[in-house]
Amino acid sequence: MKFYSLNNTAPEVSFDTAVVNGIAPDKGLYFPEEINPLPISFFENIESFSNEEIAFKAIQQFVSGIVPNDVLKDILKEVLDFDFPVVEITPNIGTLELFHGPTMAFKDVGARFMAQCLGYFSRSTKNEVTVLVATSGDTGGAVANGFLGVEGVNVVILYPSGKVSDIQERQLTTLGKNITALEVDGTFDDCQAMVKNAFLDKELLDEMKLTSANSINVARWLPQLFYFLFAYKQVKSKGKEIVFSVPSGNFGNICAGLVAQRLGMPVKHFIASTNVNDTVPQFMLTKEYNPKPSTATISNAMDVGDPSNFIRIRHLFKDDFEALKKNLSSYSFDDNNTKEALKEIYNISGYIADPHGAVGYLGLKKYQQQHPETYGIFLETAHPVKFLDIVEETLNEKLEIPAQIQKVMGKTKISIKISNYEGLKDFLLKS
Ligand SMILES: Cc1ncc(COP(=O)(O)O)c(C=O)c1O
Ligand SMILES: N[C@@H](CCOP(=O)(O)O)C(=O)O
Repeated sequence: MKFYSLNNTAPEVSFDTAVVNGIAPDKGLYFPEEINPLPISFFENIESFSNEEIAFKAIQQFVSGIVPNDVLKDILKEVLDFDFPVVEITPNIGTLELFHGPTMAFKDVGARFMAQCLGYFSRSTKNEVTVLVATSGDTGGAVANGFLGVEGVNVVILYPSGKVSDIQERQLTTLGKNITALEVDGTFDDCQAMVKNAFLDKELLDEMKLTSANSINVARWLPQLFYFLFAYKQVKSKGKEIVFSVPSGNFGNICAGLVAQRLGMPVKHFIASTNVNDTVPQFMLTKEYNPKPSTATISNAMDVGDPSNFIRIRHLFKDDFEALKKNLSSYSFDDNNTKEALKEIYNISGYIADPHGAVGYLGLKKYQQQHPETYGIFLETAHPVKFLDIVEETLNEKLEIPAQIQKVMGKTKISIKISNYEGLKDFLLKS
């Protein structure tokens, strides 16, 4: 399959080139030329397939001609070696836990898939590549873990100083080897803008091959569609119309969910739940897209003022606002709402959510006030322990620290401080 640039002025490319480029030379995001629906029988019989089989059927068309089927199967086996359970909260609400991977956030699948693909491509080219990644908290840790020790790949992570949780910071600053963390005096949006600028900087591009491991990269973005299929498999037998509420920041995850819907998965509606960084909820009210500087919140991984993937969502609906509205609602909640939701979820079910999942729960409840007949799933995108202070203080409960997190607790942070794009460029040219 070919991928084209959403800015429409760059050549179409194959999957491997789209992955190695990260974004197109005209700064557009890559998009698949087709999304071919899977057979109806696949969805009717989805319970009979393993997660690896589901993922293979879903992603094969996008990588065909580039990643042979046997290699793809091996990659998926490695990537999907943990569970994705839907846990019941109330009779018409479940939560899809996406935090059972090595860094305990939903980024692990995409990061590992992309790392494996790059590893496979570099076996034949032997070229070194520098992976740039901007993180508001979780992508950095997942990419660091997924790419650690991958030959021929150097990873440079940009994160906003003082705006990620202690555990998130340890996950992305303590691994060493081929991973470097740059601590940016700014917001996540500043980090993301620097990464995008680097792709246009001829001086840099003459010196090195750069790619991105954010969800702008198709190999990071597309595998996220698996989650929605895994959830569908588990709740289909309830016989109700299904809605997903997705805690959203850069909007890659929800966009992948919408691709799963295009593949034919029966879903009534998607809810993009955000914190006070409400660029998309405002767009859904006003039809005006006005990005703004991000505000720090307790659901920090969603502190994004200019979500990269919203353009892909608009493109999926051919920029038809009414068609988009039929499939997507978007609501914003503040930190007080989020803390109240953490308590409410705990009181009704004993379940300890994280602040991002709590925002997802709020969006779902708001939607279900008008649609009580639906079965709603909110995504638990990270383990609550990653936001230890907030969750323990809000619920007055002590959390157990899982083994994955204990591993980084005693390690020393190593980061390089930078304050602007020149700092990034200097670092890249000298390293
Ligand atoms: C825990 C958590 N929840 C939600 C999000 C938002 O996901 P997306 O950027 O795909 O909208 C992120 C970061 O991306 C995250 O780390
Ligand atoms: N919330 C993310 C922000 C970047 O999102 P991505 O999916 O585009 O990598 C984070 O945790 O870093």
